[in-house]
Amino acid sequence: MIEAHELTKRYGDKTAVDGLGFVVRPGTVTGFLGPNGAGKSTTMRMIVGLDAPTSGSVTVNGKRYAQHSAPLQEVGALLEAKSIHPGRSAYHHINALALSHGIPRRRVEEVIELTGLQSVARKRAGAFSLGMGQRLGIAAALLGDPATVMLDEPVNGLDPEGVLWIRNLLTGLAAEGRTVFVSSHLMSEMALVADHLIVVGRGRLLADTTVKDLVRAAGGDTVRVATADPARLREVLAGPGVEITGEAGTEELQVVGMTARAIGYKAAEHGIPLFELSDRTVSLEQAFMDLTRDAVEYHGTIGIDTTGKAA
Ligand SMILES: Nc1ncnc2c1ncn2[C@@H]1O[C@H](COP(=O)(O)OP(=O)(O)OP(=O)(O)O)[C@@H](O)[C@H]1O
Repeated sequence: MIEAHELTKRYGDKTAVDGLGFVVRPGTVTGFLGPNGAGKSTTMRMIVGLDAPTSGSVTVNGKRYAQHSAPLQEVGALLEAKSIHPGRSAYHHINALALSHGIPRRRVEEVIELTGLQSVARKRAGAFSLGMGQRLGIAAALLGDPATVMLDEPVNGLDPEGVLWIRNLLTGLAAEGRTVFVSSHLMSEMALVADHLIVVGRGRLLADTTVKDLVRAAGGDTVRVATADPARLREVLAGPGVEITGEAGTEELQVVGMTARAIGYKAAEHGIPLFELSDRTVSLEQAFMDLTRDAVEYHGTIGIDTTGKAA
């Protein structure tokens, strides 16, 4: 479990993290999302004590990282900046970490196998591809068999097989009851792997929600329906929890609170012909862009609207 309370980090007059409060719970994968420069890496560095908060606090399993007597066994982290000696082999690197943290040698073999590095374990880490480097970082993170696993952009540089491997690894770690906190810019990947999301923008909390609720809030459960008699259709669909909108003079209505199937049945029951009946699907990417539009620090020169088209 990770708990942040009023967590703030300033670098000079730049506030990278601004009063963040959230809880990352065990047994699920929690995605950490935000535009570039939103403060994700800074937050993750503070979680593992690589940066000190200017104010506020963050704890892992109830204690600050530095207060744990065996921190590697509490939280395993893969952060962006890697500090692997390029001349060392993967095996040597993991083994040195294990030796300095009192972790048995058999665990070294285990994590090398778990991360699929057996065939390259004796090669120089400096010659590793980006994907192999990521696997090595993950092997180091899992070495202490930690209850909390935190990975910053783990799919970065991985090929499709590697992406699938990470997906299964993360869901597997969560199924074992671990706390899994993972940042990524790949929304489609997050939609597949994360149950819960913490979204930040300009260092502040924008959302602490489930993937489902975020998509729903962006209009993901709206059904579009077209008919020659929208006024009558409105009447027959009206009911508790049903919200119907539509511009005057058009044949189209947007319905929230009823499935397309239920609308179809209701219209048929009342003999109202429909021309169109479709779920409006909103991707996590669109929902994310809606949510963070005002918090994006670095805009490109071509605007992107939420349908993904250049504006
Ligand atoms: N050591 C530092 N000194 C000064 N400013 C910093 C430092 N580290 C981060 N920042 C600034 O703090 C802000 C948050 O940066 P951070 O790297 O935490 O964001 P991020 O969400 O991880 O971004 P990205 O998605 O691009 O990795 C940025 O504006 C960044 O320039």
